[in-house]
Amino acid sequence: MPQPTPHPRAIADLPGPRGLPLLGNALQLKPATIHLAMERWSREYGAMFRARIGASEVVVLSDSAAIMTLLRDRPDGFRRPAITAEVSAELGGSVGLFLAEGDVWRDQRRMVMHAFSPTAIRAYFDRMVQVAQRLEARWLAAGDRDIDLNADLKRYAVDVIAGLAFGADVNTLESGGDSIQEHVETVLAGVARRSLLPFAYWRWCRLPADRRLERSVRAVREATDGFIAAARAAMATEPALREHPANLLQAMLAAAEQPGSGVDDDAVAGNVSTMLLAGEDTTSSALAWLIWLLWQNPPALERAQAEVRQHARELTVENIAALDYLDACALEAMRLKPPAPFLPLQAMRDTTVLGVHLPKDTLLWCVMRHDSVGDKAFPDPLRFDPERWLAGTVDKGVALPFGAGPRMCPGRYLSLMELKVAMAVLLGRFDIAGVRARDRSEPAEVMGFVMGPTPMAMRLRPRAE
Ligand code: HEM
Repeated sequence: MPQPTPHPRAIADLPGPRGLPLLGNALQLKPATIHLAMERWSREYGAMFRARIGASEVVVLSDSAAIMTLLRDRPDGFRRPAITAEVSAELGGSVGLFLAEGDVWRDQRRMVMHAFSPTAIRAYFDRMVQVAQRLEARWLAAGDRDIDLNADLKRYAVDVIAGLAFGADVNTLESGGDSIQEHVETVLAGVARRSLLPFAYWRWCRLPADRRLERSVRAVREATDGFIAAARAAMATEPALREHPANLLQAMLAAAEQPGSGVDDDAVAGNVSTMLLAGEDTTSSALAWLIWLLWQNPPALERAQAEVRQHARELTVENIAALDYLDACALEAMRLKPPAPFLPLQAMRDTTVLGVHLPKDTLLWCVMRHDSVGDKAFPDPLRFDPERWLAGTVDKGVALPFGAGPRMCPGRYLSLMELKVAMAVLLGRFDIAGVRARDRSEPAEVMGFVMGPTPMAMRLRPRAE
């Protein structure tokens, strides 16, 4: 006889931290460490609990199998929370791939995936090497002085993405001062902060931080318009670029000209800023953590150095692709220090998750670093052990640094290549003399748009060839 389906529980039945009237748990959460609080509560309250930030109730989920099911059920079952798109629209942002939903997302995704394919990234490889060589020159010029590691890695990431996606040589590595990278930084931090605040105070009163944010939004917009104008001019001079675009921006402009493409000028502008924003902090944070973890684990550092020095004396696509141990180091670093430790979602329809009924519009936070640092899937889970990725026994559904399902990060191939090229320069051309946090014994995790380390200083000794 079929068993009666158990009646699903309601959100109100879920456990969770006690909060205050009106504010909920807002005072227990600081934006910079919100991921740590969610991870701590996941350990305390289990795979699914509820919390409240101001008026918004949030269901927090840390079971990797359930998370995978939700991530795969997009764009129809779940979306990114509407609040992030609202905050961005309020700042005058156009919708790019990260914030697009439904059919608009489908049209944009097709276009972007094409431009980020392994073949397209390979075609850009020499430009990436050129940017990495500027990084090398900058580090050589530092002599035995401290290198501002976080800032230099951000410059590297911005220069790579601007070159790849827009064919623009922004060269923040060699220019000082008010660079686009600093404005991107301010916008990322500002949007992340506003998306998490319990009240939209800036609609009534703007603080200096809000004025700074608006200035940076204008600066990013101007840079975006400049990239678009340059790409249009190149395409006017060389019409063949419509058929064979040289970069993502030209591909988008060509697509926007096609009737029925679903892509218009606004979407092009939205994706230019999306790529700048999505491509900077993510890759630079992953790199910074990787360097720190290698410095903390001398045997792994030695092995990575030996691999680079043996196989990648010359920076070619083939040599970089052969750096398997470095690949494993990158995956292990992102397992322990994921740039995106949680992914917020919103239900598009009534649904049931782990036996709990979630009405349409429920906000869900997927805690990505829970099972990935549990001992069920990873023995001795807190140890930095790149070897585990080489054995081929890792369950790839548990550590998901790039998300999963149809909205999985389209920049994953680019960023892994970018990481390895920068590491090949660092480990091949220098010996590391020291890496330290600037103002504490070891770097702390700070959540902005992504989770990165507090500022770090690095000292290098050039290797005599
Ligand atoms: C180590 C580097 C990176 C990490 C860890 C990372 C991580 C992520 C994650 C977790 C997501 C959400 C996936 C999901 O919802 O399932 C995402 C989405 C996205 N990423 Fe990345 N990312 C990285 C680099 C990049 C780069 C270099 C670019 C491009 C320039 C990029 C562009 C995007 C875009 C456009 C989306 C939205 C995709 C969509 O909604 O369809 N990312 N990334």
